[in-house]
Amino acid sequence: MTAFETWSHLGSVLAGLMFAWAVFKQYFPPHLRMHIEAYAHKAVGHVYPYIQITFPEFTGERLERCEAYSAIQNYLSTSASARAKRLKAESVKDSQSLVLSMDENEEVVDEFEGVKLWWSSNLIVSQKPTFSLYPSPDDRRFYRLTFHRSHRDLITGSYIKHVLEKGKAVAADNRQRKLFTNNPSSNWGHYKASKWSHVVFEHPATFDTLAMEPSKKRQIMNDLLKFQQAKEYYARIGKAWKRGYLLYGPPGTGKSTMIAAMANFLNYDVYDLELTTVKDNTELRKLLIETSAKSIIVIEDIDCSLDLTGQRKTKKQEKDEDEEKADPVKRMVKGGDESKDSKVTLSGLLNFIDGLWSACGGERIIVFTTNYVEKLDPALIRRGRMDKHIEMSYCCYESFKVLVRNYLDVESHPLFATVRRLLEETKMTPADVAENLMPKSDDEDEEACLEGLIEALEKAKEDARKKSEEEEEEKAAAAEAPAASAMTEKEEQQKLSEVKESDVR
Ligand SMILES: Nc1ncnc2c1ncn2[C@@H]1O[C@H](COP(=O)(O)OP(=O)(O)OP(=O)(O)O)[C@@H](O)[C@H]1O
Ligand SMILES: [Mg+2]
Repeated sequence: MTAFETWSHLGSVLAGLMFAWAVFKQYFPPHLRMHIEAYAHKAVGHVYPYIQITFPEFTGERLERCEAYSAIQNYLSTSASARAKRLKAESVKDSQSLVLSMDENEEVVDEFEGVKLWWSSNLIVSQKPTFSLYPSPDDRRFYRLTFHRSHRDLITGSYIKHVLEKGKAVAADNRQRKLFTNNPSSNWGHYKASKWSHVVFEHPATFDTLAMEPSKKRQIMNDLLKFQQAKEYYARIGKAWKRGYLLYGPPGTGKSTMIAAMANFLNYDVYDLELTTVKDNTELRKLLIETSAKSIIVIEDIDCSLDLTGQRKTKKQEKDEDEEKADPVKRMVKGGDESKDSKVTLSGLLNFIDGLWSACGGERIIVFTTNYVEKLDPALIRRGRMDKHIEMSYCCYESFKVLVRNYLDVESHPLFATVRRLLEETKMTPADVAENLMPKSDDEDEEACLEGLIEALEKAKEDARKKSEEEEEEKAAAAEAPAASAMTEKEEQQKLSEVKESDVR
């Protein structure tokens, strides 16, 4: 038996004695009770060289679940539970898989900087009679940490901090991610209504299944990783821990798919912000402040969501609008209450991106998507605000290879050379390539799918050729048109002068 085990037994005996004391102390007069308790504490302190800290599951008057207990449970679910013989599987709220923790009255040893310590999981069963088959809500669970008193500073200083941090990290890894969408503000006032509603985020897209040029993909992944690990860096340079991405490209090139892949890669929640239901800048601010850290805030089709293309308002414009707001006549002249101030403005969005985030915690990524990058105001997309501009483009051969692996599980095929040539000659979005690669019936094999794609590519090439021919013809016709109208003008002038001459005669 080790020294700790001997002491542990002694500890159990002491615990028994204390329990007996708790039951019988009422039979002692109060002053005698105080003396006995003080003396017993001193005696135990002298003899027993170990310190114990308990972490109850519920604390406070309202018996809220203690954060430290959950963190310890998660911490022990990784390292210590591997050594425990009896485990308990629980489904914890917001957790995507079962949490395995050590069962009640189980004990495990942990080690920190060469120091040994002991964790035990305890349950005090309620003495109240219960008629239910379920455990009584009065049962009390707690973890107890025991260590030698010579390590007091190390354990209370660094070890507990380490356990809580690691436990929280495990919870973050294991948490069920969510996709949030904003509720219209007309619903915000309702009882228990929140600004965002959510569903579980289970999009299957990953960077593995995302079709794009491999070097570009690696660059984006490195950028994301660097951002995720740069907490200290951002703190040092005094910048809010956020990063903006602008994804642009034609429809069906994988912008939304990329956002899902980013969220899966970083293990972040996604806030899909629908700007058209946000009335004004104040509402926008309230919504954004309620987003949590470790999240991607997405504004899709930024060019269509609102009129965000205008320049920032000048002071005079702002003053005019304020006056208009105050004066009902001016407002009517301007076109009723449908005036601009009931909308989110570009400057409202920019101000938030620039400033407020610094105050409400970090680790947020904001992604804007658009089909028409050229329509956006340069102020919105300048570097520093949107840190990275990513062009999602038509399908290249490398992208095709990812898609064909995803859809048909094929790495190479003689028809690949034809597909390669056609992809270089014509433009087709990854969405269209994917659609053509999908087997239409059970008896359609990989060769038939590839042939189908080749046919579609040839048709797209032919269509593009016809279209460009038509455009050329239109251009030529437009160039001829002014010449023709110029002729008629000349003729008219001539006629006019002939008429004038005849008048003179
Ligand atoms: N790069 C890609 N990699 C893998 N799949 C893709 C890619 N691009 C498109 N797809 C497929 O096409 C479908 C549509 O793509 P997605 O919605 O991501 O396009 P988008 O660029 O967001 O289009 P839009 O501009 O219309 O929003 C996706 O469900 C996905 O299956
Ligand atoms: Mg999209």
